[in-house]
Amino acid sequence: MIRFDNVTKVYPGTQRPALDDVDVEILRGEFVFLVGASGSGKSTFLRLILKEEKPSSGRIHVLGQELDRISSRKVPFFRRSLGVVFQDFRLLPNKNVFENVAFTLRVIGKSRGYIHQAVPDTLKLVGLDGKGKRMPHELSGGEQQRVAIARAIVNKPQILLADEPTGNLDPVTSAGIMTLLERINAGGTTIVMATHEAGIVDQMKRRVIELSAGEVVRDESHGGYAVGHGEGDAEVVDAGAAADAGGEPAPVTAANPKVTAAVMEQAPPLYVEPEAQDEVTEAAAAVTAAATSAIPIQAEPDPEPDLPPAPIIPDAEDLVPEQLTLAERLGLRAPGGTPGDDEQEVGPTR
Ligand SMILES: Nc1ncnc2c1ncn2[C@@H]1O[C@H](COP(=O)(O)OP(=O)(O)OP(=O)(O)O)[C@@H](O)[C@H]1O
Repeated sequence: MIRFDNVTKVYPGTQRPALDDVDVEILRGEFVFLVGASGSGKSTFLRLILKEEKPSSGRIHVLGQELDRISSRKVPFFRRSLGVVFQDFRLLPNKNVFENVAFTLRVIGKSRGYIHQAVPDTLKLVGLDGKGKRMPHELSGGEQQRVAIARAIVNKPQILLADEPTGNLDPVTSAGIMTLLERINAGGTTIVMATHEAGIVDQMKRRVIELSAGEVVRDESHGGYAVGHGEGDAEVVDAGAAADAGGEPAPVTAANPKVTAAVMEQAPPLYVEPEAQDEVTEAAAAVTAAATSAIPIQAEPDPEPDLPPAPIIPDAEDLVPEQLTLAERLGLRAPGGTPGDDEQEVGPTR
């Protein structure tokens, strides 16, 4: 699903690699925590998967495609299979909750009918049923992050990338957000999440990939935030890696261990299961489907015309991420727009 083959990334103007010879494979359906000290390369790892950055050497495969072979023109299509959630939510401040979530679908030209079905369904899943008309500034931080998650998953991506999604949230809300991410993962979405939250990682015991100075120093299937906090013995991939990179391998420590095990255990789920279908309803639906299958259905013209195709900019790959608009970072438009194209990116409004 995601494979890094000997990937090294050295940013222009720097000496030390942000990622150094990383060899990792992430399988479909996995929930992976990326941990490591600040500057160890976690965000770079995520940016490479998104094709926001190019590796200096090595190869990256995502969803069966080698990223180097995807042209700039096709990057937006590729990114439609990926959802992204950021620490600072990045909602559009002048649009209500419904429109923030619909944004993804409108940019890729989905019909009004589709949007009016998919957005409420997704808002319901993230526990925001009935809050579609609220503006971002009328929501708590946790609610804003749930809108951002709804926006990331409304297009049913196969992979969800989350860069410190609980970084701006209080402990209880952070734990609740994790219940939502677990639920999304249980639905089959592969999740890769960079975090400094020791409590979350220790409690969930999912796969942990630890980076130190750009190298993978630990890859544990049911790991904790630090060595020895998971189930069983940690597979320490390369304990001397950081030392080779120029310093002693400092064991990763929690920068802000705010989410305790008790908070994780007591966290109310921040999602709502779709209503279960009973057998009678399903049987009735099958009868209706069989009865109507012979009736030719006239395709209705889409009430909303398709949006114009994304602009194609030949050297857009060379743009740095900071210059990308929100739609571009979410992979909805080809790079090359101006920052005002989709209103501005914003951080938390509270
Ligand atoms: N655009 C850039 N240009 C130059 N150097 C960069 C750039 N982005 C990141 N770096 C450097 O690459 C290294 C890895 O950074 P990265 O942001 O991937 O770390 P991180 O583990 O995500 O850190 P944090 O936990 O603080 O978010 C750091 O030394 C950082 O200074």
